[in-house]
Amino acid sequence: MKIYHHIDEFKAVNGAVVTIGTFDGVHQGHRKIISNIIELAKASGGESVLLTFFPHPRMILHPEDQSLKLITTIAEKASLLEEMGVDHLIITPFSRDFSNQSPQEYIETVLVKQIGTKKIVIGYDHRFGKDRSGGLEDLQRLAPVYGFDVMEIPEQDINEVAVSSTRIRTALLQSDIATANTFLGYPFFITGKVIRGDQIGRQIGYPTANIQPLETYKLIPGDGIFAVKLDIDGEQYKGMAYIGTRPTVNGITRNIEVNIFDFDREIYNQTVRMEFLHYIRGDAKFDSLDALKAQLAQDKLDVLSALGAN
Ligand SMILES: Cc1cc2nc3c(=O)[nH]c(=O)nc-3n(C[C@H](O)[C@H](O)[C@H](O)COP(=O)(O)O)c2cc1C
Ligand SMILES: Nc1ncnc2c1ncn2[C@@H]1O[C@H](COP(=O)(O)OP(=O)(O)O)[C@@H](O)[C@H]1O
Repeated sequence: MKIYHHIDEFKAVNGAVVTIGTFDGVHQGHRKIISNIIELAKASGGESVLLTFFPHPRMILHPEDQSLKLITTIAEKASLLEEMGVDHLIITPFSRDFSNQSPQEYIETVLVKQIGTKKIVIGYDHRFGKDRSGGLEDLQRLAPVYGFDVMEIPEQDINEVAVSSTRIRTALLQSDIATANTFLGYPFFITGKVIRGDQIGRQIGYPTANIQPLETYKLIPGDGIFAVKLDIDGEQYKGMAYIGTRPTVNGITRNIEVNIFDFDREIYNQTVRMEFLHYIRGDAKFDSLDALKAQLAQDKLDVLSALGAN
């Protein structure tokens, strides 16, 4: 998959089959639309093109506002789209120039000249151009003029997609990994860097790698203990993860930590990918580190049994 960080870097391709959207999470609903452009492109000997916008205007206008949280970072989204087999990913910022184009200008310059669109797969309610004044009707009107086809995704399908994005975020915030993973169609994951903690973990026999997500806008699940799988340097490990403020040790910060099974290596500053498979229990305050240690032994058994043989 080729990635372009601005629409201006893209050179029109032959038989472009295009879709446009945010696709946060690249979940089951998104996958239906995206598989459509991939299959249509294959069938017509063309190439699939996905146009997405990043950064979100709110991130540029209000960088201090940390309330916008996304299921996937832009890099995670790119890796999921690549796995699906998308040919071209255009990530373009919501600049003023871009959003000030009239619907006709946008269709002519962006879709036709810059992308070379032959077919566009688009939601019934997709809006574009200055003040969001353009829509499906403009695409349909100009399709014969510029020689492209429009395939509309009906309201019912769009509603399913919108509902599941919101439902995934809500489920994750409630530590409900099972629901989130069902909607996503793959296990939710965090890509993060291992940072130093208070070094208490190894004192109680359970070293925990503290994971710092690579982006501040990444949505972090609600508190609890989770069965996870990790990718460290291309190798797979199982582990038990903790998200919470560590009431037992009077922690202040909210940490993401993981004790990795059958592992004994210093991995500070390394980037790891951690997949969430099951929710095990809620956070708790223990009277002593010994009591916490006893619980950790039980957690390990519960995690191994939840992960089963695989
Ligand atoms: C599987 C797992 C479960 C945990 N459960 C709790 C808990 O219920 N309550 C709590 O206060 N801390 C819990 N912790 C966090 C420990 O308090 C934390 O790992 C310890 O303070 C070590 O911190 P450090 O990495 O900063 O040294 C848990 C950690 C793991 C890995
Ligand atoms: N099995 C393991 N699980 C997690 N981290 C491990 C493991 N073995 C070694 N480590 C290393 O030890 C560190 C965690 O030890 P810990 O005493 O909890 O320190 P810290 O408080 O800095 O996280 C990890 O960041 C990692 O580099």
